[in-house]
Amino acid sequence: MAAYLSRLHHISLHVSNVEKIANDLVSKFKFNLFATRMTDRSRQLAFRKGAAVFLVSERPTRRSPVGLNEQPGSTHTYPHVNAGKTKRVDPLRCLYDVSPHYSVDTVSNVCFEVDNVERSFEALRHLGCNFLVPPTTVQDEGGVVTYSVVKSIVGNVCHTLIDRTKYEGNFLPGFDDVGKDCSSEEEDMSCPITHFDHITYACPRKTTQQVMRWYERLFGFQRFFIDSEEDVEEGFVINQEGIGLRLTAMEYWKCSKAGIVLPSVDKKEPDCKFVIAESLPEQGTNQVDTFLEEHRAPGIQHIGLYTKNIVSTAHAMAGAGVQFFSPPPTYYTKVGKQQEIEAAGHNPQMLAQHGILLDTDLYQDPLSQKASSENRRYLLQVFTKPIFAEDTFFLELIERRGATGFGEGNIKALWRSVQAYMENERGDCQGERSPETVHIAQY
Ligand SMILES: O=C(O)C(=O)Cc1ccc(O)cc1
Ligand SMILES: [Fe+2]
Repeated sequence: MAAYLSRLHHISLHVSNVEKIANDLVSKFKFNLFATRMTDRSRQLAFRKGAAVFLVSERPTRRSPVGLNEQPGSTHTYPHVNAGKTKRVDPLRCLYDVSPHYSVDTVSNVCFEVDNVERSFEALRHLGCNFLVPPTTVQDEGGVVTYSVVKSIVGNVCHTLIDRTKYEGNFLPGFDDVGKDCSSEEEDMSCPITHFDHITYACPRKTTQQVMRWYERLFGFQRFFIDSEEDVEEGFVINQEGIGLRLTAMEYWKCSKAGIVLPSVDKKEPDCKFVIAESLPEQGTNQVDTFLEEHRAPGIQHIGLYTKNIVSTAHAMAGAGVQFFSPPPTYYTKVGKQQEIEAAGHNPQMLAQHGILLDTDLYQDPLSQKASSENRRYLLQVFTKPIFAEDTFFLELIERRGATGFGEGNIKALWRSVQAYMENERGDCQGERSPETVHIAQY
């Protein structure tokens, strides 16, 4: 039996320069720092915007001492941590995660809440899962939390499974609250990000099926068809001039919080979707392969932040220094695009200013035959430029007006806008990069 997930709790970033990312998250992306854990061996900071929570942990570098997670035989005592009958962990290094010795900045843990960590652990172990941290209890004055860390089959991605139903604190035991959550009303109005919409993995060719089966078998994920014509085995394939991409998506459902929900309102609600991106052969250098090279393993390529107003969010972020990818200017002047944007109630110039893309999904209501405006659904998206030093991880803003999937037009335009940037960057850098800085694929 699969271990069903209650909901996404947070996503972990492991970075060498915590100050830089902390600054960017607060001043550019308008997240609020709300909890910290500072020890002499580790710094972990939690940021929130709506229900979207990032936990930023300092990544051990060559100069810093080796993490004990990777050193069997060493144990540490910590008054609040009880690894109990199970194995050693190093609570001093990185709580609620493993502290990877990773050579580049990375987003490598998607933490889910579950009902019962022990039960999930047993079920997953039975299915052959590899655990990096066995069920471990942590407590402070706010209560008790149990967690465990499982390794996924996607590169360095791990999943922390956590039960915080017996915890009343702001974040997690071991973390100190930082002031109060202090986003101003004005900021929430101009930047209404509410949650994580989707997580996109970059994977090597021909691995999608394996990844999908893993998530289906272990966590009960289900296939989400991106396109009505999509082939079950092949996924959604775009193979044309300049684009060679295979996308496959999965979803799971949030469970209601235990104990407070009546059966009548206990309706299934999808949580964050997972998208798997593979490049197709013979399309030359592309963003998926570049991620695999520079990240040195498959992993999380981007995260979609859901916003209720993409225009004001992009505007506020751009004003604070966020750089977005833009499609070619002809995108907004193509025959029909202007009308399409206006029909959606937007101004083409405003979208063009920050490179926001719009897709229309002509949804055919089974009860109605006419393609009237009532059954037009829209999807608006924009990608930021990579946020680490390498061309790896980036963020996306996404606003859904009825559309639940990913539009073909947007996917093509997003792909092309990233391609154009990479080709330019590559052109600009020709001859500048010394041979030592050329990354070699090691996956
Ligand atoms: O459309 C989206 O938001 C996706 O997540 C699809 C996607 C995935 C990977 C790319 O390099 C470009 C587009
Ligand atoms: Fe996306």
